[in-house]
Formats: sequence, structure tokens, C-alpha cells
Amino acid sequence: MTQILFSKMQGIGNDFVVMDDRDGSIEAAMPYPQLAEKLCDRHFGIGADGIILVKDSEDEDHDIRFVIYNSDGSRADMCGNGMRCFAKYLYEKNIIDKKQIRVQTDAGTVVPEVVADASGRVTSVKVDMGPPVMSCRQVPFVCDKDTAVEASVDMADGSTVTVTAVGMGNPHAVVFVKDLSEVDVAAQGRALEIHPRFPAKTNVEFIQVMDDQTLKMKVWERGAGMTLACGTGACAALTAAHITGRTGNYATVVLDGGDLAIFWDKSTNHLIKTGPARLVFEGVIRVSAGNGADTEF
Ligand SMILES: N[C@@H](CCC[C@H](N)C(=O)O)C(=O)O
Repeated sequence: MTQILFSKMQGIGNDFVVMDDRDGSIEAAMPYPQLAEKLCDRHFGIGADGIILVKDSEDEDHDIRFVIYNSDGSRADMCGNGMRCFAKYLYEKNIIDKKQIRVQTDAGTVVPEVVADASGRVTSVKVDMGPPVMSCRQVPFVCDKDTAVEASVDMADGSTVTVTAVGMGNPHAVVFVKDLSEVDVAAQGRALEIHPRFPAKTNVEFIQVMDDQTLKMKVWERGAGMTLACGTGACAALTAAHITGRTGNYATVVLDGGDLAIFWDKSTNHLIKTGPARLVFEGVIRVSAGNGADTEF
């Protein structure tokens, strides 16, 4: 029997089970994809959009390593809301004793900076998310010209959807709409997620431009379905809105779970995302030896 301590956390409603596996004991008890499916189940598990593992960094340039799996057990490269939860977890548990942390992810270096109150509790986190990728091949998105442009995608039902493909370490398809309330996010999101023009599948953001500093967004996430928020998606949305002339280089992105402030710093070409991170509860998982069928929470 292995006992795993976990923290259930959320960043504007995008929720995660965060665990420290620097000693590898969690992975030895159960492979991460299987663990993700089991823990994220909202009826038979803890319930979350993904699991996040704290791992030792593999080089001198980073303080720590961030590993994330979606609720369907697929591995993701990066997660903007998860990164704020991760930084709060590291700081409040004294795993890292500095406010600015260099984090190794599958998508490269990400640098969160925690804002803590007098008691040391982290209330918000500002994250340097790095530069957006607007080369189709790198997103990856199958397109004729390797430039960041709005492109037409032919759907199986005969309709055509205009998307702006943006990479934030993970792939995003940004779709601008007149009225978000008229969008069938689940149906259109799922169809675009698995569209052949996105060979690594994609996250999908539906955006209504409210004004030149406010974007309203609903999201369908690769490997997780509809979620209340997506941090990398909000960065992709601001990038797409700015390069298509819809906003300046700053916007508040209003999501179902709350707001994120996104700033595209043109002097570094990096996107800076600021938002809250919260602890929901902590607990212990008991995993039986073998296939983990008797897992208890
Ligand atoms: N919710 C996240 C993104 C999580 C990963 C995504 N589903 C993927 O597979 O790329 C965020 O806040 O960025």
C-alpha cells in the first residue's frame, strides 16, 4: 500500500490534483496516465481537469520541473492555470524559498512569480509564459503558408470555421464569434480538437471581443473537454486578437471561472499572465500494490 499526499487546487475554476513526486514513489505505485484518469474522475475520484507532478529539474538552469497530464490520461506540454497552482504549492510548502521560480516544462522555461500576503499565503501569481508561436508548422497546424494568419478549416458537417492557430507550448485554435451564447462549445470544440489539420490535436478557444481591452472566452480543452478556464488559451486568444487588429497588446480575458490579465510585452516578445491560485483541500490517496484497483481517497 502506497500513501500519496495531494493538494486539490484551482486557478479560476481550472482544477488540478498537485502531488510531489520528486522521489518517484508515486509513479512506481501507478503510471501517471492511469493515475490521472482515476484521480480526475468527478464521480469515482477526486475530480479535476488534470494532475500535476513536482519533479526535480533535469538541468542546472531550472529550479524544478513541472509535469502535467490531462484528465483523459494524455500528457500535456504546459498549463497556464496549473502553473500558478504549482508555484503556490512550491512556495507555501517551502519546496522553493524564492518568489520567482525557473520552471522546466515540456514546452521550455516558464517563470512564475508569486505574490504572497504577510502570513506567507500566495494570493496571486504572475507568470512569464514565454513567446507565442505563430508558425503553423510549430503549432502544429497544417496550412499552406507558414505564417500566423486566420485560416479556413473545412468541417465534416460541411461548414467552414475561421481559426487563428497559435502555439503557447501547446496548440490552440482561436475562433472569433459575434455572440458566445450561440456557440455549441462542446460540439464545435470536439470537432476542431480532433480535426486532421491539427495533427497533435488542439485546444479550442471561442472568443467574443467586448472592447479593445476585454475578451470573453469559452474553451474546449484537448484531453479534458469543457473547462472553466485555460491560461495558455487566454494567452493564445490575446495573441490572435492583437495580430488580427482586434485589441492592443493587453486584455482582460473573462472566462467562466474568473478573469485573467494578459499582457504581451513587445520588448521581450513574452506573454505575461496574472491571476489567482487557490487551495481547495488536501488529502491522502491509498494505492494498493498491483493495478491500483483498490485506490481509496
Ligand atoms: N488548462 C490549461 C491547459 C492544459 C493542457 C491542455 N489541455 C493541453 O492538452 O494542451 C491551461 O490553463 O493552460
